[in-house]
Amino acid sequence: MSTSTDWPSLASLLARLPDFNPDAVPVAQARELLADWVAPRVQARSMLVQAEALGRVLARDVVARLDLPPCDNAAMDGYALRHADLKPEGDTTLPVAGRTLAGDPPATLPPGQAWRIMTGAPMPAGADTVVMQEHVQRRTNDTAPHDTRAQPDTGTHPQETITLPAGQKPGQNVRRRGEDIRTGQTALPAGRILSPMDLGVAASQGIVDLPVFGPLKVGVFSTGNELVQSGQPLAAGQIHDSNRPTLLALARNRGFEAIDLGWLPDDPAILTKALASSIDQVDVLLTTGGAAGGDADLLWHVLSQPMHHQGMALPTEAHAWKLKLRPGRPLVIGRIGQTPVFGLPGNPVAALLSFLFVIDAALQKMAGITAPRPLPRIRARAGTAIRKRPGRQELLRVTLCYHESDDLPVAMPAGSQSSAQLRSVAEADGIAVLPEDQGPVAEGDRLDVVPLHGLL
Ligand SMILES: Nc1nc2c(c(=O)[nH]1)N[C@H]1C(S)=C(S)[C@@H](COP(=O)(O)OP(=O)(O)OC[C@H]3O[C@@H](n4cnc5c(N)ncnc54)[C@H](O)[C@@H]3O)O[C@H]1N2
Ligand code: MOO
Repeated sequence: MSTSTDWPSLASLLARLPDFNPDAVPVAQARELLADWVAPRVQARSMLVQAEALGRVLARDVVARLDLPPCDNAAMDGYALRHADLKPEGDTTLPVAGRTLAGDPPATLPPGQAWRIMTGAPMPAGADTVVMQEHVQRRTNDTAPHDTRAQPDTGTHPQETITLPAGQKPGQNVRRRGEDIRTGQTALPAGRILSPMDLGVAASQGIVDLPVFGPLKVGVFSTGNELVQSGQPLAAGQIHDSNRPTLLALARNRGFEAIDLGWLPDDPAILTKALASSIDQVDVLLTTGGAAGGDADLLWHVLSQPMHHQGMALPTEAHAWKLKLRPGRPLVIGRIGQTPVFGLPGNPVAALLSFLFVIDAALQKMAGITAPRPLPRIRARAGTAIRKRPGRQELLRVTLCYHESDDLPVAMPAGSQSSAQLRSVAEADGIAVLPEDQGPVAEGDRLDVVPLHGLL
């Protein structure tokens, strides 16, 4: 948890935007404002061996301590030679003076000769070019030329000669020292989510331990008198709480530490006490429900009042926004002390999509990620006409069909688009993003789709 006290209020950020309208916030503006507002909250607290660092955020630059490759070496199995020894026209025949395998120390090439060399083996001193074995004719002890691909190499080369045609390029098939990574260069910049490729880069530098940030602690509350934990029986008017498990799984899936803070009734005193006392355990608080301003929607009111915890006054801040987004219109943003609070809408699809499309960039920044990854997008064609009015961004659940005859996958709306119905998201392949200024979509129009598989 941060101990910083200089974190600005969201109100101070908004004060710089005279045209900001909390009742009609464009999605991109909401996402950027929230990401601007929050500060990184994680500390570099562990050195992890590579295998455990996958998916964690790199806390410091990894600076190369080795040139890669460490020496000039062959990119192909064949023969190393001096390009200057080749005739400009016609064939050149050169005796083969020796052989270097990958892992051998570098040899020295005598003038006017060639050197058998394998991929990855260090270039002999004096050689500057490698000719692939497929492009030479080999002769041993005056026997007929043989096909080098067909015959295993015995390692001894009595009076071996090679003949090769003109037209070889100087320096061909040679990997230069440091051409991949140079000593002193930033091999991996801080603030990235470590991928399998990054772990390979670190390993290639001989690095075992990587400095990573501790995971962002994301606490999740659900609110609403109607909710019952799954596993418990339902009374009339009650439903099972599906948002908390969904959001906890989403947070975990994004690499955060998901902290289940349980359920809260629509009771201001209980909400206040629970929210205030939770901030010791988390870096950021998510709640669902009570964001839209109905009679039992208390979150904004609760966050507008000063709070106390363990005898300490905690400054609070509360904003209620309506986004130009469907689903996902209402959003409460607040803070308790130094902890940001994101009050996501209660409708299950709205809660899920608000997480992904609105607050994810802010969470990534808090987690120490310097260049938040945008959601992946693919192009598709609308498989049917879609009703849409300009004025708000719509997120449409779609299935994708791939037909050989089509240049792009075809997107069809997947079942109900109601923000209360989670099952159609579970069935969807992706979320089509219909931009704010978009009008009706005609069949065959291009659509941007965020694929869900692999993301969730
Ligand atoms: N007069 C208005 N009514 C509504 C508006 C509005 O702007 N003016 N916005 C609508 C939109 S859009 C949404 S989204 C919802 C969001 O409302 P709240 O965030 O206040 O959420 P609740 O009212 O508490 O619940 C809405 C809905 O979701 C169900 N729910 C809540 N929590 C859970 C949970 N953990 N698991 C499963 N389902 C949950 C709840 O039972 C309600 O059915 O407001 C619209 N109304
Ligand atoms: O935004 Mo509400 O998000 O439609 O369901």
